[in-house]
Amino acid sequence: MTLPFGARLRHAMDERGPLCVGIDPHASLLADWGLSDDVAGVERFSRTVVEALAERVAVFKPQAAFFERFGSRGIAVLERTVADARAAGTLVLMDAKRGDIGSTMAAYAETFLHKDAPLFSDALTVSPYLGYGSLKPAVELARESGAGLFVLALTSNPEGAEVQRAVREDGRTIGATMLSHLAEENAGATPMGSFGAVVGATLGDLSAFDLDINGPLLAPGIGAQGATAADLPAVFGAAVRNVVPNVSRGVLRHGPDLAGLRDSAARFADEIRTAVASA
Ligand SMILES: O=C(O)c1cc(=O)[nH]c(=O)n1[C@@H]1O[C@H](COP(=O)(O)O)[C@@H](O)[C@H]1O
Repeated sequence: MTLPFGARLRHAMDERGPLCVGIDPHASLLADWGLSDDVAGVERFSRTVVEALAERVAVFKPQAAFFERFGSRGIAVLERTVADARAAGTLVLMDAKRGDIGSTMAAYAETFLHKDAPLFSDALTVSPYLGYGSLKPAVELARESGAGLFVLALTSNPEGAEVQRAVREDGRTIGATMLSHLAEENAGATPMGSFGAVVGATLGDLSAFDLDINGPLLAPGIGAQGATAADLPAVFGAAVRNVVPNVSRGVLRHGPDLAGLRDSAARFADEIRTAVASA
């Protein structure tokens, strides 16, 4: 019986530190690495990241769009990337940001969260902006498969505020409402629940929000988007111990050299460890 995602993630964070490295084969990074902007380039790029960092980081987050742009052959590379990373013992958070009416959401859930699906991943990013309840099929299948979800709550981009900070009739913001749905989902789970929130590291003081959801907080925005590991305690307060900081370009720009990628990930991991310990 597979342990629930929250328990597996906590174990990985304790063993390896919480850093999540993105696998984001941007065309510009492929060029910087001397690779072609085609499916072969994406495959070499992804294999290199997995070879350099599997067994060192807790989580990989492949960004599906960079694979999907090459159609079925790109998706085949994504399947192999997920399989290679999981075989090496690294958790895979598929960043596909799915969200749709419930009946269609069920098909997205089958795609990424059904044990037998070719793209089965340990967790999936989802968008709740068709209403949190529309995610129910994904929540149910994740529970059945021992997988997790990361729900977009307060995203790292400045445009997110117009939706996420909008105030409802009951006085709560939309972002706070998503966090409270997740707290309900994770109630009673130990060591933590499997239903995480995405909360940008770029957002400054979030003390107005209750981040105590008994689940992981994926924090993108460190590196290329300007946030640093040292910002984490001020942004997340006491919840910093549940933060899974994501770095994509900040690490990836040090490839294709394996040692370059490893040194960069180790530097971010050290900075994160120091920041969390100081909180
Ligand atoms: O869900 C995400 O991963 C995500 C949410 C968010 O609010 N902001 C955000 O940047 N991301 C993703 O996190 C990664 C950040 O990449 P870098 O800016 O290169 O570190 C990209 O794959 C984004 O799609």
